[in-house]
Amino acid sequence: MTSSPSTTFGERFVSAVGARGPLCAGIDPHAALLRAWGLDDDVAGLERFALGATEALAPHVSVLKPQSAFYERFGSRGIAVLERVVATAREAGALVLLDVKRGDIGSTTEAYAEAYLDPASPLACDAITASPYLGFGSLEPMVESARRHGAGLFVLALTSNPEGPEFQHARTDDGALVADRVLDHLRRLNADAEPLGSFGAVVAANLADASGHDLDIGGPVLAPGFGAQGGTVEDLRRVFGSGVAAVTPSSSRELLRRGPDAAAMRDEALRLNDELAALRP
Ligand SMILES: O=c1ccn([C@@H]2O[C@H](COP(=O)(O)O)[C@@H](O)[C@H]2O)c(=O)[nH]1
Repeated sequence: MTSSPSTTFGERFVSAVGARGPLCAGIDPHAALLRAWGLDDDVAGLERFALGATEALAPHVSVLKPQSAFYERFGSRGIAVLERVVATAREAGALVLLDVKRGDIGSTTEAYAEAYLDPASPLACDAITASPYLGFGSLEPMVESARRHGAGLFVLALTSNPEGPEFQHARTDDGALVADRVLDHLRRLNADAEPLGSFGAVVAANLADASGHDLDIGGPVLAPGFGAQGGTVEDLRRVFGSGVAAVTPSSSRELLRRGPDAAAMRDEALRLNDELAALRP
């Protein structure tokens, strides 16, 4: 028999953002950034980069978001570095949201849930990103696992890339936009959760037009597209309005290019959190 978790992801998210501010620091070891830091694009370079950035940023941000792809490209040794990033960030008090965008038929989704949300797994995180492309219901094993383990799930709704609207603005059989249907499912999952549910949406900070979307899902919102992709603090105000209190805007390249100077990365994260504080009621 498993015991219930002592806190939900939604509760931990609210308290972490309250203590440290809303910024989510992305740890994306791009080959070009490794070179800019004077490192080789190999596993040793990956390790220096990813752990250097994590040690500099994790003690100061509420959420740290490693992008799995940049670790996976080095095979099992890259995943070993990712495991260390996750452990280091959690020890420093940051919530770890692994950007891994998983989603498959239910029976396989169950294995993904075990891999990333079960605390017994070497890669267990506080939350992951998930893709609803196989139908929102196919994510049920992740939803169930998140509930059981006090973890979180962030489902792609309105993404920051220009190709997103082709599918996300398509209509379902009842005439709703696909993205709005995803938001409706999340709202249902978060119903009655206080102060915030654990089922989040991914909604771009640089969304061209937010009108017509109900972005209040009663859960957290990850807002990529802030920084290197052009999204600004003003865009966050425009897109999320008074709902911005539930939003964690994420920045990867814009922060990481300040490295390898740890103080420069830390100071930029603190400066952004100060700027973001002005948005909150
Ligand atoms: O809609 C989305 C969903 C996820 N991402 C991810 O966020 C970061 C963005 O990196 P920047 O360097 O801050 O642009 C990256 O890991 C993406 O995979 C996104 O950009 N948009």
